[in-house]
Amino acid sequence: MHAEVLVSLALRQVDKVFHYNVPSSLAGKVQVGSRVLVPFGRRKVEGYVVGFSPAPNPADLKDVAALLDEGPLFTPHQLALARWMAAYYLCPTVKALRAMIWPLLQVKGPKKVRGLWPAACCEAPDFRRAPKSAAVWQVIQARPGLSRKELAEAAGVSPRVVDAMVARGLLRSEERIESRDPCQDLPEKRIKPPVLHGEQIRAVSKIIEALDQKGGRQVFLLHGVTGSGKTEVYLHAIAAALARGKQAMMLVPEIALTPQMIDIFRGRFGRQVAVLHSRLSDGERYDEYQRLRTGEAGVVLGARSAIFAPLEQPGLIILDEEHEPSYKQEESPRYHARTVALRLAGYAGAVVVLGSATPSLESYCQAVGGGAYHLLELTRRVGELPLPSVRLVDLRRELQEGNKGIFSRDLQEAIARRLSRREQVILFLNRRGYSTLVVCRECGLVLKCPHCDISLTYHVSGRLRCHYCNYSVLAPSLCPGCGSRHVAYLGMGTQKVEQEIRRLFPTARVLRLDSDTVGRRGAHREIVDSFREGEADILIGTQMVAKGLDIPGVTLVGVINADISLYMPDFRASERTFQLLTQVAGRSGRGEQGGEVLIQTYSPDHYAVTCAQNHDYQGFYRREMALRRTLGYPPYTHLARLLVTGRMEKEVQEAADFLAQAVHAAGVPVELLGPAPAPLTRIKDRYRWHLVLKASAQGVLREAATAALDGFSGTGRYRRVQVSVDIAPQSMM
Ligand SMILES: Nc1ncnc2c1ncn2[C@@H]1O[C@H](COP(=O)(O)OP(=O)(O)OP(=O)(O)O)[C@@H](O)[C@H]1O
Ligand SMILES: [Zn+2]
Ligand SMILES: [Zn+2]
Repeated sequence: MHAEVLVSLALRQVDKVFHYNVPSSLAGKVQVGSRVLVPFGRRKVEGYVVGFSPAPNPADLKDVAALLDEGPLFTPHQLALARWMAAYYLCPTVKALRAMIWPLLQVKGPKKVRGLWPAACCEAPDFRRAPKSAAVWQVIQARPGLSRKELAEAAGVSPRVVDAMVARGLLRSEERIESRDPCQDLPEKRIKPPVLHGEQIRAVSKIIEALDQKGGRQVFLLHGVTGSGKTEVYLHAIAAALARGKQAMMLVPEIALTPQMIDIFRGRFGRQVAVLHSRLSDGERYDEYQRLRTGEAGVVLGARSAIFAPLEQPGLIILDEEHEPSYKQEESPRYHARTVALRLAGYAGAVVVLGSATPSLESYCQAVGGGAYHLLELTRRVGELPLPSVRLVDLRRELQEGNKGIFSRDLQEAIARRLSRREQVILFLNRRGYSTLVVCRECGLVLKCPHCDISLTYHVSGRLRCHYCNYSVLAPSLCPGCGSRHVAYLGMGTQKVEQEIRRLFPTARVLRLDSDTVGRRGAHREIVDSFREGEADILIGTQMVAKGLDIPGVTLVGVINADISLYMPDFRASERTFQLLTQVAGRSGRGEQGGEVLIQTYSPDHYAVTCAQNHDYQGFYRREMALRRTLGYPPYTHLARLLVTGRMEKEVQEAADFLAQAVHAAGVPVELLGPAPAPLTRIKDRYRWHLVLKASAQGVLREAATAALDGFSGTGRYRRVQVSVDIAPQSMM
């Protein structure tokens, strides 16, 4: 038998298995999942062993040059998943595979430290004359495995006392793997679960029933209004899975993976939880992977890429806020964690729970009208609390009546009332910075990023910043175009809201939560904890305040401008707006005093706004589905997007035209939109054009896209242009 190897060159042309001989020195050590070094052409490259089979012409085979790790790096489920991803998302298999195992590749090996153990003496040594040694002895009995330093510290003695005991043979020293526990600094308080309410019990028991059934995958959509206690349903389901010897995955959007969320999980499951998030160091992530691989941890809590965590026996996969766009990875491999989760559950025969107060249309339509998912509903808030009442404020009227400020009179009054009653307020604006448009009043010049076709945002630091590439420059006092002094700062961000609030309510205590204030590790936790403890009256923020916050003192949520997301050039703009408004409104009235929401908008008649006002998910669903059907958009059709980028606009346009012709030539039933410049026409000095393919079946779409890509790599004409393919795109920008 010969080893089948995928070489780690992320090129479509070499995305197939190559056979290699396993030399006798490596026989038995090279297994499926091994990372090896193999000769390829004139060099040696890394590769992954994916199977064994007899090669067609064994005489020409080369030897595997080296084995790079002790054990295998991926499981059979992961390999199957990578192969499926390659076929589905049209990416090289190794790229998918590396997305799964990269945490294992970052670190050379586990960091080892010397740990100390009590020597196996036949009787307890006599320490009556040596109180220091006695202290050390007592500590090491209780906590074997401590390092020399840790032990000395814990016993309150000099490390030399420990050395002396090692020399006398009372302690023995051995190597152990040092574990970098990312949660070390967090308190691990065990929290007792509350008694479930009726709708929660029904949901949990349905999930448990499915866990107990043998056989294939089952999918639940948990549609629960904000504050209905979905998290508690997840926690009970996970406990049930663990009790049945199964492992569980809990995915949340990165933005919701807050210290508070981690506390809840650690409070319930302790060391059984492995946490994966983007702020971990490589070493910490490696350690969490190891704890999952060895089975020490049975639950993984993480963002999008945690779907690739190495579980032997995934029995339950949960996606909270399943509608969140951040589940889609916007670089290759451009996968959607929900799609991958459904596939993985198919291999593993696992139960999937998709949860949201505002499910995606894609998921909801599978859960109603004979679809493949089971619908579970939580229709009421915990403790019979009512949903908050929502008022719309028409900003057009406000302007007519002479108010040019950020805050309508209604919103100002509502804030003042909360302050006088010592209740709390959340203000939401989905834009950070101070002003989002800097423009010359004389010549009309808009200050843009020199690398992107994006207007620069002014920050209170006095700098202009590009929110796409992070370019920054000192704000000029004169217009760089005409030298005029009349440079206007228009469009507002959270910093301006903060400044205005401080001006209008000088005694209010104000906090701001956006990516500019949470840069430092631990800052997010401090801000939210401080607000929760009542140390501030008003919390201003972007999306970060819209998700998951459960703060009973909040009785008013103000949306500064609902229209920002409504008129984006994207067919999901209404859906996104409805979701955002519903989610942020849901932060109000989670305590005894009830709550209110004020939404400021120039479009008070738009159904995305009125349905959010009326907590009317079904109404929104019907309106939006009718529209999607008419326009032929998902979930009624399938989309793929080919994005063409390069430094020369002409080349980019020509390449896009070439791709369009290749799609036509493929002769399959797809509709082609474009080629056209993408809404973001230039980012980081690269021009961007796109083509959108639409079809009634996923397979046809891939066929057309493959034909176009093959044609493109065949010509060799546009070497400086890059094409990327996005199957089921979430962003059309
Ligand atoms: N059965 C219960 N009894 C008492 N309190 C509960 C119960 N279930 C949940 N809770 C509490 O109710 C609050 C709201 O629950 P949770 O945050 O899970 O709601 P949610 O459905 O996830 O809402 P959202 O979608 O707005 O995030 C939490 O403080 C939670 O601890
Ligand atoms: Zn000017
Ligand atoms: Zn830029």
